[in-house]
Amino acid sequence: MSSQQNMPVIQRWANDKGEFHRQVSSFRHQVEANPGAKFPAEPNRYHLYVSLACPWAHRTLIVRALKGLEKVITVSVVDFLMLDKGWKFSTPEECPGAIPDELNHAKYLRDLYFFVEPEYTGRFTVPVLWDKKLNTIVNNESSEIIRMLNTAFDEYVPRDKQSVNFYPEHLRAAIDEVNSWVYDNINNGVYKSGFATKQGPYEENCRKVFESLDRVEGILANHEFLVSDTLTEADIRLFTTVVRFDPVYHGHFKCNLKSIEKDYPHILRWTRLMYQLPGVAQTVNMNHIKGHYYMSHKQINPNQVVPLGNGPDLSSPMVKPKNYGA
Ligand SMILES: N[C@@H](CCC(=O)N[C@@H](CS)C(=O)NCC(=O)O)C(=O)O
Repeated sequence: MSSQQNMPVIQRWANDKGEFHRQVSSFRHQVEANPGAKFPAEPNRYHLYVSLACPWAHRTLIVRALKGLEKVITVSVVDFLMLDKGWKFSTPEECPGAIPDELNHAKYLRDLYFFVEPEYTGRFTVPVLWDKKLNTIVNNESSEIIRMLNTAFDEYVPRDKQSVNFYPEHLRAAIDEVNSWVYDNINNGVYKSGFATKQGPYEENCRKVFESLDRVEGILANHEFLVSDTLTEADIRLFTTVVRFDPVYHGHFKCNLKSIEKDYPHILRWTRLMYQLPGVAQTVNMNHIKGHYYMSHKQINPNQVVPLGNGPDLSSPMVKPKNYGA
C-alpha cells in the first residue's frame, strides 16, 4: 500500500485506479471594469501570488507582461520547492528569483488561504489574485485571471496595449474549442501521465499527449498561431506547457515518445516566436521550473537530482509575428 492512503483524499496525487484528477478552483470572483463592482479594476489594488515553476501561474505572468500591467498589478513569487506545507515564501538570498510576501508577511501560501477561509479544505494552489483593499482572495483560477487581465484594466495600461485582446469576441468559439482539447490532453495531460501510479492510466494519457501535440504540429505547419493566425490566449495557455516539455515533462512525467526539439519543428518555431515576444522571456525561469518538479515530487524522483538540460535554445533569431493580439 502506498503512503498516499494515509493522506486526506484532497492531498493524494492519484486515486485508487492510479489516475490523477485536478481539483476545481474555489475562489471565483471577478475584477470588473466597473467602479460599482465589488472588485472594481483599480491600479495598485490587486496582487498576484505566483510560482515561476507553475504553468498555470505562468499564464498570468505572461498576460500581465504582454498587457503592460507590471505597474498596475504587483507580484510575489514563491520558492520553487513545494514540500509538505506547500508553497513557501523565501527571500531572494534563499531562493534567487523569489519575491517574499511584503503584503501579508505570510510564510506559506496556505496561511493566506486560511486567513480568508479558516475552514478551507482544498489545495493551496497558485496563482492567487489578491485584493489589497478588501484583504481577500479574488480568484485562484488562472483561466479566469487571464481574462480579467486581458480587458478589465485597460483604462490603466499604456495606450498601445489597450487594443491588444487575447480573447476577442469573434474568435471566442474557436479559442474555446482549442483550449478544451489542449487543456485535457496537453496542459493537464502531462500531469495525468506523470502522476499516474498505474501503467494503464499512464500509457493512455501519455499517448493522448502526443496525439494532441501531433494535431498542434499540423495546425502550426500552416499557421503562425493556433487560432486564425492571431496571437490569442490559446497560444499563451499552450506555451507554458511546451516550454516545460523537453526539460521536465519528457523525463520527469515520462512523456517521452517524442521531443519538441527533435520531432516538432513547427511547434519549435512557434515556441521561439512566443518566447521572443516582448517581456515573455523574463517570465521563463528554468531554475525554478526544473528545481520545482524534480525536487518537489519526491514520490517520482526521491533523490531530487535535477537534470542538466534546459530544452531547446529559444533565443535564436526569429521574424516578428504579423498579428500580435486581435
Ligand atoms: N486550476 C488551477 C490549477 C492551479 C494548480 O494546480 N497549481 C499548482 C502548481 S502547478 C499548485 O499550486 N499546486 C499545489 C498543490 O496542489 O498542492 C489554475 O489553473 O489556476
